[in-house]
Amino acid sequence: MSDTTPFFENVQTIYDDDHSDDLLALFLDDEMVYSCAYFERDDMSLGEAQIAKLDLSLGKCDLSPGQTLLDIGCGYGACAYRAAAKYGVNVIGLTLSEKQARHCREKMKGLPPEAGKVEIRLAGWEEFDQPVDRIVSIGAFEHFRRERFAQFFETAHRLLPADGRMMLHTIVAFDFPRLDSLGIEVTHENVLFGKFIQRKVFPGGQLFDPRVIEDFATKAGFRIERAQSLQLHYARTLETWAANLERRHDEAVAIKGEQGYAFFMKYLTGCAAHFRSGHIDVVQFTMVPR
Ligand SMILES: C[S@@+](CC[C@H](N)C(=O)[O-])C[C@H]1O[C@@H](n2cnc3c(N)ncnc32)[C@H](O)[C@@H]1O
Repeated sequence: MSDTTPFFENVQTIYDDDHSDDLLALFLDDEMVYSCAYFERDDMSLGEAQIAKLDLSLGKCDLSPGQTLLDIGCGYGACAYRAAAKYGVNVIGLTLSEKQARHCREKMKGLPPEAGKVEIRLAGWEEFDQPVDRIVSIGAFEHFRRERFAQFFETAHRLLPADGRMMLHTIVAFDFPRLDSLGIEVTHENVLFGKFIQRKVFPGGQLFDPRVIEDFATKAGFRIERAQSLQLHYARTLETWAANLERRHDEAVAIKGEQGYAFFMKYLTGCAAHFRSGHIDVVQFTMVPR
């Protein structure tokens, strides 16, 4: 095995366990978008806010019909579908989850004939090497790991043309000096909760200060055109997910047991609180080759 084999096992633990997608379906929107929504208007439903997030993200990619868009970490396919159906681009979606890949391929059968083509690959960015016009990646970078950041940004830079662009959406955690300057205290509970998320909820996941991400991207030849924080949008997304799950308590218990339900509620409500308190943030970086 090469040392850049994608971390299939970590990701499949999250998405390919028995009934993991059944549980996610209880609290996510109908399109199963598993990342921060964008409540562009206050009265938006979760589903509307997820579509608004997809349009916010795809809008930053400056797409033209016929272009090829690489969606790194395509999840259950909502972004790839929308990009092909609304923006007329051809999409290659990458996921490390077998269930997600199957779900996506089924979903794409519903694309209208005039839409762009969508190809879903059970593969990581580490294995991908063909030119594309644009890259979008939403909520996947958290899985990539720091030892591969240089290679990730170099790969993205190499795949894109000189006038290409990448929209990278990821959760970030501020470093201690930054938290200090923001007047945000770090308690023992905050640290324990971070460990719980990293070890139990998203094994192998890592969060970094935005400056770390910008440094790696810049060194690989990108210019950061814009960095947009969606911090309170993620707090509201997580609170909505928690409320949805609470409403479907009995079904959740039937799937994962009372302990499994409590585990998910701890994760969702705890993360919401950490976005509200400012300990963590979620940022959309729009990057262009220099
Ligand atoms: C939290 S989900 C987000 C999915 C989707 N973008 C969304 O917003 O709903 C993370 C996704 O990243 C993918 N992923 C993680 N590591 C990856 C890698 N090295 N290459 C490609 N995809 C990866 C997972 O398979 C999963 O589809």
